[in-house]
Amino acid sequence: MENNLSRSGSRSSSVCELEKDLSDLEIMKSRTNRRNVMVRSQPARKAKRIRFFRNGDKFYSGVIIPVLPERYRSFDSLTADLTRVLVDNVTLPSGVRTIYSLEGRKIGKLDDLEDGQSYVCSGFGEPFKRIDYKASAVTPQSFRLSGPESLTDSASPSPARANNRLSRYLQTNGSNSTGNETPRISPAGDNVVRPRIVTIIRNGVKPRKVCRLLLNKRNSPTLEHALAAITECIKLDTGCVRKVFSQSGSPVNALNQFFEEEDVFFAYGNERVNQEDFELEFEESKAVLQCRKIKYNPVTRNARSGPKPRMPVKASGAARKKSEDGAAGDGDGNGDESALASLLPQPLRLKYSVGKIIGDGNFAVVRMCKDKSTGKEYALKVIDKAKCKGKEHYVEAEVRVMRKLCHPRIVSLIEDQDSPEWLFLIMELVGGGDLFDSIAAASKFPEPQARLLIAHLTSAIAYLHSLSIVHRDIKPENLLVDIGLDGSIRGLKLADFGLAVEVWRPLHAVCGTPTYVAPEILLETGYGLKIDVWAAGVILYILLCGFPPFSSPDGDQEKLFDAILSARLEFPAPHWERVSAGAIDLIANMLRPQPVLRFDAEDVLDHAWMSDDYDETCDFRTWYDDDDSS
Ligand SMILES: Nc1ncnc2c1ncn2[C@@H]1O[C@H](COP(=O)(O)OP(=O)(O)OP(=O)(O)O)[C@@H](O)[C@H]1O
Repeated sequence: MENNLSRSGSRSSSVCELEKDLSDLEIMKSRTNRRNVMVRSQPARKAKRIRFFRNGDKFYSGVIIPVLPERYRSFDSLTADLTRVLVDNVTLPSGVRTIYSLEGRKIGKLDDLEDGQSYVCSGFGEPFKRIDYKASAVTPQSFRLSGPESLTDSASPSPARANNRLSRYLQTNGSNSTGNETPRISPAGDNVVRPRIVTIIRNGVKPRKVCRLLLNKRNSPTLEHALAAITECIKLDTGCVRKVFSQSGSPVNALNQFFEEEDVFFAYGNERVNQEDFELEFEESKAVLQCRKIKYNPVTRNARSGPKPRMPVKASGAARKKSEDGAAGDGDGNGDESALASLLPQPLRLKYSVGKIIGDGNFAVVRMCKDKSTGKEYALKVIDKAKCKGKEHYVEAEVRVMRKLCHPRIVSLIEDQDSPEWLFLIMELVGGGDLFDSIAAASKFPEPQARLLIAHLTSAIAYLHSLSIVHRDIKPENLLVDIGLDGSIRGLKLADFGLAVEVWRPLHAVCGTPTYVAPEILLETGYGLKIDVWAAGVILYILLCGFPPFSSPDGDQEKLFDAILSARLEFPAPHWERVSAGAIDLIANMLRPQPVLRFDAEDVLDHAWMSDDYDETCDFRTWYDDDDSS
């Protein structure tokens, strides 16, 4: 047994050989010690890389999907996944019902699929159509922009074409090229640069990071600048971006190549370029498609018919109603402070005088209070323990989390005390009400104002996430605003940590507020920190147009959840006509359905639109002109 172990560890065996060694080992172990077998981890199995075509579609170059038993436990789960990816690209109304080999043999189980082979997906009741599917896989991409298929083609590159170009590159540069040779710098011709969003795939382990980047005259006056912008966008582990290839395999050595037909690029540091790099994995294809969908779908002027969606209704102050017969608050927001003061634990009663109600939620009433010795005002949150029955752990977590936090964009906890019935939190007072009311008053915000608010919110989220804390209830009602003397919003602070927890492993509790809930929470597949970025993306969308990205016309929650899960992000005219491409790009990256591809808080802060000198007036018009022509 030891021999087996050292053998497989010391030689450079293929994955198959290693698997065999390990399965031999497993059998031997299972004979001697069942418990050991239970705890031994499974050997990593290699994915079968399979290309799937659409039955009878000679223009669709197919999609490559890595098929792993861990990913697909049944044949049906594979067809369901294929349906999801294919319906975006080809006409397939009934979804994938049957899979055939290229010769027309029906495939009935996952084991029948062979690594490196191609198969054909057909819909309900469709007979197999015998055409030269592989010819479509090597069709040059020049027909790309002619219709919906264009999405497909760019998501699944033409490997043959890429390989030819790449071979030429490798012959010229040597296959062991370190890539240190920086591409020739060509100055921008006067008309070369126009605002354009490109998709950048960062070289690395698949599935690779897929980013979108807005190139314009500001960040890309020369090829050198464009490479610097790409470096900044993708954060290459190995330093600067030194080589960029288009999806068809052409090395990018002139600035104009970023502004021509192709808009998907692969970025490298000093690493070697391999032909397989130009094949996209399933997740990567989906991400690229998502980028394109966002680019092409949303910004048509008449994208959505019907009435403008409305903002959700603010959660009613349940606590306020309770206050009519309790001491925590009262119906008109004033009075009965003395009744509450008598409930305060003595140390608080001696130190603070209690004032009027300034807010309420489902579990608490919040009042003004004043430090008697300094005259400084604070917010006193009175949590009704009776309302938290069965959820005491949330209340404990709220206090525990708040005690840890110290950030200028997070409401700070000054002190806390509890009694058998109530929990009292003395907090920093933020005097301008909450963002929900500001949105209701303003309807929507100019971009610089939205940028400031999102910068404050995201820096609070980035701080929380650096401590592995997820807030889980980011929404306008929980963002308290600072109002200047002229009535303008000067900034915001994140409040209400009632659902916040530390994340050490994927969370599964379904919680939050429907309009802001991320798809992975609804899918119940486990979620983490990125749900806060999703919620912030929803808020940014609302700030810029006055209504949420996902809603249900009749207020039906199931339909709202369906809309969130469908991930169809739209930026309908006329509401989005005058919003910059950069803002749209940022929202699209914050609202990516796949958490792994979604921006994290730091990515948001690093986005070009977030910079103070971002000029939103320079790019929105061209963006629309682009889209109209496509
Ligand atoms: N520090 C503060 N300064 C000023 N106003 C505050 C402060 N904290 C809370 N508020 C106001 O009180 C309201 C309710 O507070 P909070 O959201 O913390 O209560 P909750 O019962 O925990 O809410 P939820 O129902 O969302 O759980 C807020 O929407 C806000 O208007």
